Amino acid sequence: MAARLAFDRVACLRGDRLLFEGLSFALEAGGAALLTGPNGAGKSSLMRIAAGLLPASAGAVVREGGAAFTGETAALDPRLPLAQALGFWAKLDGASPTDVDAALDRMAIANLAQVPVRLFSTGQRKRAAIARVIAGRAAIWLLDEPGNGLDAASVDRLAEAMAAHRAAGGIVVVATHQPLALPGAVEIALGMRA
Ligand SMILES: Nc1ncnc2c1ncn2[C@@H]1O[C@H](COP(=O)(O)OP(=O)(O)OP(=O)(O)O)[C@@H](O)[C@H]1O
Repeated sequence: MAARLAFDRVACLRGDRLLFEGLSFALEAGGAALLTGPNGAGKSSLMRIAAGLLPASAGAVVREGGAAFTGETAALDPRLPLAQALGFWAKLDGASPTDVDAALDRMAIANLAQVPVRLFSTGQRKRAAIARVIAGRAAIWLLDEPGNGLDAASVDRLAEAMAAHRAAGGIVVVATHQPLALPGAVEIALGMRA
């Protein structure tokens, strides 16, 4: 899997607030970054820039390989059974039904395949959003608070999925307030600016 994500002196201005500036890092295949900082420091904004969803206010971003971003609004159709909701994205992402099945197994939600997403608990919804990223086969995973609402077994599954993705040459960027196993990750600590 060819993957690279590099920020070169990137700045992020939202409204009239400068969230960060001069931010540089480079992740190669198998690399990971752990993004920390208080609420509002700009973690989600940084991931949006990394995904190409928000332009950097200054600096340059190099992204090689597709990116998958899970934010708070993981857009799985709530009316559809999980397998169908994931299948919709799989088609767009160029993934196969086998990829979807493997992702359901990875997050241990294969038993929910025929259950409409609107009936899911918070943690099940989160696991489904992670399964969507896994199934999509993007090289760069941008995970915003992926551990939120997950039970201990699901946190372990997430850690295994991230490790397997990196072992296959993928890149993982995680924003989190909770400890998550991400060995050898670059730490990017964003602070609050006046
Ligand atoms: N569209 C927007 N226009 C202007 N300001 C915005 C916009 N979206 C977010 N912001 C502001 O940018 C700041 C950073 O938000 P962001 O979501 O990146 O923070 P975060 O570090 O991910 O926070 P949290 O830990 O709460 O998830 C916040 O002050 C937020 O209000």
